[in-house]
Amino acid sequence: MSAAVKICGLSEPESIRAAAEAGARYIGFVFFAKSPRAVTPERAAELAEVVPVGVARVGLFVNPEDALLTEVLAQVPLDIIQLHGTESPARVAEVRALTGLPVMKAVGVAGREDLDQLWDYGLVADLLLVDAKPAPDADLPGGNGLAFDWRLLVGRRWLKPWLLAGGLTPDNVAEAIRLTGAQGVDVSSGVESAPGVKDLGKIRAFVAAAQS
Ligand SMILES: O=C(O)c1ccccc1N[C@@H]1O[C@H](COP(=O)(O)O)[C@@H](O)[C@H]1O
Repeated sequence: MSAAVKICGLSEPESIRAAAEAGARYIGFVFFAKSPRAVTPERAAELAEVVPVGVARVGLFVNPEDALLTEVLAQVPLDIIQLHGTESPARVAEVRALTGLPVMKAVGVAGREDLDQLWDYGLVADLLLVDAKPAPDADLPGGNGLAFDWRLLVGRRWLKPWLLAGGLTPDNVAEAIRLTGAQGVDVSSGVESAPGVKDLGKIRAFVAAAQS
């Protein structure tokens, strides 16, 4: 079975259409003000209408307060909540209960010692996202185009389905899937021409390579 693809940080209808037509299974909207890919709830509500049935609308949040989740969900029909901050397993369970939606929890990996928490999060999250751990002084906790040593994941299994992220591009995604056995992949900066500017050709090439 080919890997499920998530294209994250979409802010234009054209890039949503290109991703969906190419075969992406998840479309990500970023609700984190510091990101160059951030969208307002109003804009996300417009964009959500462009997403075809069968493609999941994922809302990306970083350590969100309940009020932000409630505000966004009052306007945007999301299917999945992505938590990309330092949310604890208990907070993941709270967000699930508050929103009534499946939660995908991102975990940053730099070394073997980071992998154990994926077991803990697998007990409470619906999906896991294995991303590169950002540098301590990074402005963003993800979306940095930073990869990690994929060999760390060889032979690893967790309790929930998982996606691989971090520095993936049309050129390296097939090898990343082959090496890790990832069930899905998530990309943001690897399909851009500049931070926050999606490149339709790169989106199509990424999905094709991931599914090859
Ligand atoms: O994309 C962002 O701007 C972003 C901001 C804050 C947290 C996560 C973010 N993106 C996620 O980061 C990973 C990897 O991105 P990249 O392909 O290395 O650029 C991916 O899961 C995005 O969903």
